[in-house]
Amino acid sequence: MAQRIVVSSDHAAIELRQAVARHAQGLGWDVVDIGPTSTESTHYPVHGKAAAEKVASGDCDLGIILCGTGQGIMMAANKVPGIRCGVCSDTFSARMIRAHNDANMLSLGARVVGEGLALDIVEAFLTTAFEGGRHATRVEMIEA
Ligand SMILES: O=C(CO)[C@H](O)[C@H](O)COP(=O)(O)O
Repeated sequence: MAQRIVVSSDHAAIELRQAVARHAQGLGWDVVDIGPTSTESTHYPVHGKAAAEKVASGDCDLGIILCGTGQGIMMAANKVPGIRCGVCSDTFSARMIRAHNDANMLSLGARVVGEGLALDIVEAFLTTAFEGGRHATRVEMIEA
């Protein structure tokens, strides 16, 4: 069965979110896009929390969230227990937040990265596994 990913954003990242959703689908993921669909101004904490709850509940395996910088929506998502979300503007960090931090959410800034780089970041995030070992001890410390 394909793994499920939730995507969400605020108004600043609607188009990039849709491109991210298509890219994840192309990589074989079931994508749950919880919007919003309108470019009307909205509040990123609402969308970060909603996506994070889908991951924390186990309904989705991973999540990708976006706002203008990726920072505010990441802060909101990380308030939900069990969520480890990092903002990435490069592919190395996207690989490392999976390999070393077992991040279950990625945040992107639509006003920071262009679509080509954003999709490479998404691919790095979705195709890298957690390495465990010494990193598992540290992730357990975060959770504690
Ligand atoms: O990046 C963000 C939060 O970190 C938001 O997308 C940004 O603050 C929205 O700004 P505006 O209301 O001016 O479009």
